Amino acid sequence: MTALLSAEAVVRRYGSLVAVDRVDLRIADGERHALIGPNGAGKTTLLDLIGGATRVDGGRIRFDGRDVTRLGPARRARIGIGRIHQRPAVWPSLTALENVVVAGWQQVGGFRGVRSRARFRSRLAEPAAALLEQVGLVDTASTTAAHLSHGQRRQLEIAMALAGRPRLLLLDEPAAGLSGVEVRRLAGLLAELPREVSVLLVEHRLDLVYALADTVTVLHDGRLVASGEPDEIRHAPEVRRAYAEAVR
Ligand SMILES: Nc1ncnc2c1ncn2[C@@H]1O[C@H](COP(=O)(O)OP(=O)(O)OP(=O)(O)O)[C@@H](O)[C@H]1O
Repeated sequence: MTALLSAEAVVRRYGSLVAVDRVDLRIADGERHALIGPNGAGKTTLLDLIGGATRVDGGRIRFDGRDVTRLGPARRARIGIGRIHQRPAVWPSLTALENVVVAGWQQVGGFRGVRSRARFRSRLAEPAAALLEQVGLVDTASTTAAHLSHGQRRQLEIAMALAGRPRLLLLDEPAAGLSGVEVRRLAGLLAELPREVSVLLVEHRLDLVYALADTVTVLHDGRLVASGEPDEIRHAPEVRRAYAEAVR
């Protein structure tokens, strides 16, 4: 099967440190793929390389049959790579609905796409309201993002990413800083995402990872140490070793 995304032998160095060391990663259409590993393993760096926030020092990245290695993050977002950050990136002074409208703006062709009020409603405002409903924020549509809780901002950021109609959603520690109830809400929301959207999830909460992922890839010191189905990974000795070494 052809992969939606393939990273081939990608490398990223910071001085003498090799943060990502010849890592291969393939994500199929509709797949939920999790990236785990101890602190400093290179997970966020690999996500940045795939999203285009950071350039590779070696290797190649293909998305949907196209070489995107040299494209910047905005171009990659336009062709379908969406991103959720460790700290929710929302406009604090805009309402939840306005945040999603702005996030969907480019996908409908900007000014040309929404010249009349009716078109603004049908192409931007109504889909944005539907996305807020999908992420469980319908009651806070007119609340400014600054007044949302951290968990609600996380939900909002997911709605904003979906407004860009991604084929691949990169999620960087979405459960970080959430309460138990919020983590359960997030897990439900991610489980309900349509399969037209593939997911690459970086997450320390292994319960969330094992509940969602079809495939788990483990990084340690920038290198890929294992990749497979959750059950294989859970019991793989090299994975236990990587975590044990990291806490020493
Ligand atoms: N901009 C940077 N400049 C220098 N070193 C960096 C930079 N970004 C990351 N690193 C280093 O690269 C390595 C990998 O970092 P990265 O953030 O990708 O790890 P991680 O697996 O996401 O860790 P965590 O789970 O703690 O978020 C670390 O040693 C980190 O200090």
